[in-house]
Formats: sequence, C-alpha cells, structure tokens
Amino acid sequence: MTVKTLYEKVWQSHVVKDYDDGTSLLYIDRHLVQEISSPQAFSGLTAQNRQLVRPAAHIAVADHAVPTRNRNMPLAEGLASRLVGRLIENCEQFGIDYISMTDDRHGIVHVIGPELGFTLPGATLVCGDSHTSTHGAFGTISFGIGASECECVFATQTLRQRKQKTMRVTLNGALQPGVSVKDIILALIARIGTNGGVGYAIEYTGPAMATLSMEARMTLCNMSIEAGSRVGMVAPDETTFAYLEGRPLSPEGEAWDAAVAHWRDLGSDPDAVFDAEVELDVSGLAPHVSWGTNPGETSPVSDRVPDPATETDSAKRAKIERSLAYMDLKPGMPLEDIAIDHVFIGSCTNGRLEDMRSAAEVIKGRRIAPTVTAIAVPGSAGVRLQAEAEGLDRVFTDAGFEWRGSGCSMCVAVNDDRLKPGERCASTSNRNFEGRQGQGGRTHLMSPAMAAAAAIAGHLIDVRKLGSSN
Ligand SMILES: CC(C)[C@H](C(=O)O)[C@@H](O)C(=O)O
Ligand code: SF4
Repeated sequence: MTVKTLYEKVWQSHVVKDYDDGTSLLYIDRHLVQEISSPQAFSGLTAQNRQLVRPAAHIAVADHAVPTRNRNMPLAEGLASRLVGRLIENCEQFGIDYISMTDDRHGIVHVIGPELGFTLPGATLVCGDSHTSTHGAFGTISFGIGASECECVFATQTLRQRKQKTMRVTLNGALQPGVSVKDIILALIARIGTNGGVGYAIEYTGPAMATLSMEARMTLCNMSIEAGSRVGMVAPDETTFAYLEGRPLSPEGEAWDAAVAHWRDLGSDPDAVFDAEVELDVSGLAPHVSWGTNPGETSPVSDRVPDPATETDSAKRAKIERSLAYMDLKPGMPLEDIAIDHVFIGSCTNGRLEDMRSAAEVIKGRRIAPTVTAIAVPGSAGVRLQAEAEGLDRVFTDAGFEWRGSGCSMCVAVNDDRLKPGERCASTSNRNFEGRQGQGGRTHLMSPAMAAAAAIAGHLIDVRKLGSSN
C-alpha cells in the first residue's frame, strides 16, 4: 500500500473512472445550491428534459441577494425577488429541499452546510460558488464549480476533474492574544501571493493548526481560494467529531461510530509526500489589514502604506500604483491613520458565532465613532439565534451597530447593503476587489476583533492598543 495524503485518500475513494488524459470522473456526494449560480443549470436540465439522479444530495438556499432587514415582509419587486422566486420554482420542480429566508436553518451556503451536518469528512461537496473551499475544514474535498458543472452534478452526480497537486501548509507556534486565524490566512496570502496556490489542494497542519476550533479552520479553508487554491483541507480530528456529533444530518448510533472510525483514518500518512511545502510561524504574527485591491495586498497593521517607488519590478509597481489610486492612499502613511466610514462584520469567512463573540468582546461597553456606520450580519439564522441567546445583539446595538438577518450582505453588495462611491469599509469578508462592496467603495480586510476596534476608533488600529473596556 502506498502512502497517501488526505486529499489523495478522499479523491481515490470517489473515482468512478480514470481517463487517459489524466482527468477522472469523480462521484459527488453533496451539492449546495444558491440563487446566483443555479438558474442556468436548472434551465439546462429543463431544456434537455432531464431529472436529478439524487434529489436528496442537494440543498438550496438564497443567500446573496436576500435583504438583511424586514425579512417577514414579501420581497419588493427587483433582482432579489426574481432570483429567489426562480430558485423556489426550480426546487419545487426538481424536488430539492429549499431553505427559505425565514427558516431557522437559513444562512450563507458555507455557514449552513457544516451547521446542518450536510458537510461531512471524507466526502466530496461542490457548489457554484468559489468559497466552497470552506468545507474542506472537515476533511472534505469541496470546491467551487461553474454553471455547466452544476448541471452535470444535478443530472449525473459526477464531475470530470483533474487531480490537483498537493501543498502542505504547516502552521508552527501559537497565536498571541488579539491575533486570529484571519491574520494567519491574510499573512499567508501576502506571502505566497494570490496565485501561490493555483493548481494545488492545500492541507493545513502543524501545532498551531491542531488548537484551532472548527470555525477558525473554516475561516482558513474559506480563504484558500484567495491564494488561488480551489481546495483547502484539514484532517478530521476530535475537534471535528465533537462539532459534528448530533447535527441534524450527521449519522447517528452505529452509523456514527462507523463513520468516526473511517474518518480517523483519513489523515495524511506520516510519510506522505507533498508537491509543495510552506511553513509559517504564527507566534510573532501581528494583526493584518489589507491596503490594496486584492487579498495579497496586506500588511501588519503597524506598517505603512507601501511606496511603489521602492518596487523595482515595473509590473508590480504599476499594480501598487493602481491600488493606491483606487484606495486613495498616500505612499508611506501609517496604516493606522486610515479613517473609515463603515464597518461590516459578517460573511462566510467571519460571520460565525466565534466571530460575533470576538467582535462583541472588543465593543462591549463602548460606542462606535460618530463618523462610522456599522453592521453586524450573522452568517446564518443559527448564528443569529445563538448570539441573541448570549445577549450579543444587545452588545452590538448598545455600541451603535445595526444587528441584521443572515446572508452575504455587504460582502458582495448584491442586496441593498452596499458602500457608496468613495466610502471606506473595515470588513471581515474575504475580497477587496474594486467595487466589491459597492461601486467605487474601498475595502480593508481584517479580523472581526480588528474591524470592531476600527469601529470604535474610527480608523484602522491594532486591537491590542484598545485595551480592556471594562
Ligand atoms: C456569486 C458567487 C458565484 C460568488 C463566488 O463564486 O464566490 C460570490 O459568492 C463571491 O464571493 O464572489
Ligand atoms: S459571504 Fe461573500 S464570499 Fe461568501 S458566499 Fe457570500 S458573497 Fe461569496
């Protein structure tokens, strides 16, 4: 028996057929469906008069376009009502479980998959959404697919794919207080670049990794795609099993015991060889913020805005110049001098309970700066309800935040939550592309604690400088 990595084990157990060109037909266990990427796939099925081979393998939810306010009101005519209406019709026609906006299971696809126990170790899971890498935190091969691939999964429950190379990212040391997994992934992307992971399935491992909660692991795997990697994975361990036990769709009784026994064997063999190795010591890591227009344009918050004049590579220099022009930043200014207008705490990267807790801890007993508008948007109704049970909603609203209903919201500005041209936002989301949070809007990516600190200070600031509020 040859030694294998986690990725190779899960891959091999799903191969239906290997082709001569190096691709394989993979069995796909599960498929999450959202309103933006599915209409074309459903139309394709209808046009060819095809049915789903396994309707129970799919769950649908509208997360991108739905409003985060007034959720009990009918949707006003517009994009959201068209997209949601179409998804409901399609789910009825094809027999898919549709989770409505007012359902307690509602949320961003990548938040509810794990919450429901739909995401399981050793499985293959796809979604027409690039942040499907999130689910790899469970030792799942999960990746984003295009509309025609969604159609293929609906009709055949298989996909023809090329196996990725493997990259091991070893996280050494231990995080200091005030520093979080978001800082790890931002630092990693700054180091390897937004193309550094292209063609690789990343496995995160190492002493710092082992101590991370499932929610933190999801944040890590979520942003693998921002390093160019479609797949990010973590080997299942006791933390994974404890998270999944008792979830609505998790196996039960003897099936649970058998599943755990299988999942324990999924970890990479000790002698397994990876195509690429990256090591990161997280001990001295400072909180990071992005200053540019891709997630790799990120620095420790104590740094200054880079000066393009010091960059010798002309293409890189031009990119920095363009980023600074769009972001309206001056070379050499301290990052902490950047004043912000908005704060967004949410998204499939950092809209989970621990994120809400960590932001609430910073703002408790404080008020947001008078120049700032701030929203906290739980990634799911489950997160919202649990946060409310802990009184976190009051912590946010007492500080001047708005507390909203679940969805993608200001991460992508497909609904009404968006920046106006020229506005600047401290955001816990994953993408800072031009116009991402609204046309002409400017995004600085950071952790929930750092975004909370920015809300209080009115500008970017190292959360560790704020000290304790009470
Ligand atoms: C709308 C969707 C297809 C898109 C994605 O693929 O990721 C969105 O979720 C995003 O984050 O940009
Ligand atoms: S929260 Fe943002 S990144 Fe995640 S699925 Fe929604 S739009 Fe995409």
